[in-house]
Amino acid sequence: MPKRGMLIVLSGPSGVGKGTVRKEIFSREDNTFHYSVSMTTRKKRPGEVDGKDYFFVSKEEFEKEIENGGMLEYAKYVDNYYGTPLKYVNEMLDQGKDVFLEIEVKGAMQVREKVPDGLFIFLTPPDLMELRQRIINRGTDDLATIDKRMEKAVGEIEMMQNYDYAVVNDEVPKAAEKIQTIIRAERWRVKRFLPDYKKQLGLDDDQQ
Ligand SMILES: Nc1nc2c(ncn2[C@@H]2O[C@H](COP(=O)(O)OP(=O)(O)O)[C@@H](O)[C@H]2O)c(=O)[nH]1
Ligand SMILES: Nc1ncnc2c1ncn2[C@@H]1O[C@H](COP(=O)(O)OP(=O)(O)O)[C@@H](O)[C@H]1O
Repeated sequence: MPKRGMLIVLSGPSGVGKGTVRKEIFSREDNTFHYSVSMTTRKKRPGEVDGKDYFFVSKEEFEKEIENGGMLEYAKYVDNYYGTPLKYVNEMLDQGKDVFLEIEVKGAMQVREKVPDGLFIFLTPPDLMELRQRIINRGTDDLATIDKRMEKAVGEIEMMQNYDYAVVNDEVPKAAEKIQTIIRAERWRVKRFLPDYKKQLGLDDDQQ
């Protein structure tokens, strides 16, 4: 059986640039990660593709998935559900592939409970005014929603301490580079040290 893949979780406040940085990482030729497409009840934005950006479903369909135990994690965010379908993540990890999640902080903490050996990276804005400006520039929210997102952002940024790493999204290529470096370093660390620990603990590969 192949070694289980690594689960990488990129999180942070809405509007910080998670989607932008993730797309930058995935556009690079050397990308080997598998993106887990989330499920949501929010409306499709112009240009978004069902099954690529999100699986767009109704509230009833989403709640049925939750009931059936089909979600690795989920959260209600500004009146909509967002969640990670469990099946794809498990299948990829079992095949030894590295899976990349881009999710908000409540969901990330649920994943932390379930997959403690995942790699948790927090993307943070240079400052709050810049975050507000980015949400305004994106042009997808009215002023009331922007205020709701900003209120939430303060609490979300406090969650930074629960992550393995924090990366400032000042410039997109730089932030993408830092995240790739962290993942490479973590991979190397696990590859380099895990066999030693296993030997010391008298475990063979299959027992871990
Ligand atoms: N918990 C959780 N959050 C998600 C998931 N997919 C997306 N999100 C987050 O939900 C929030 C709102 O997403 P969205 O409406 O697409 O806005 P955007 O990501 O800010 O463009 C963002 O912080 C997303 O990262 C998911 O599967 N689970
Ligand atoms: N480093 C950056 N500098 C300036 N603008 C950025 C940067 N990263 C992202 N943005 C812009 O900020 C807005 C929010 O980015 P997005 O990726 O949708 O955030 P998130 O997925 O975290 O909600 C978008 O308009 C995006 O183009």
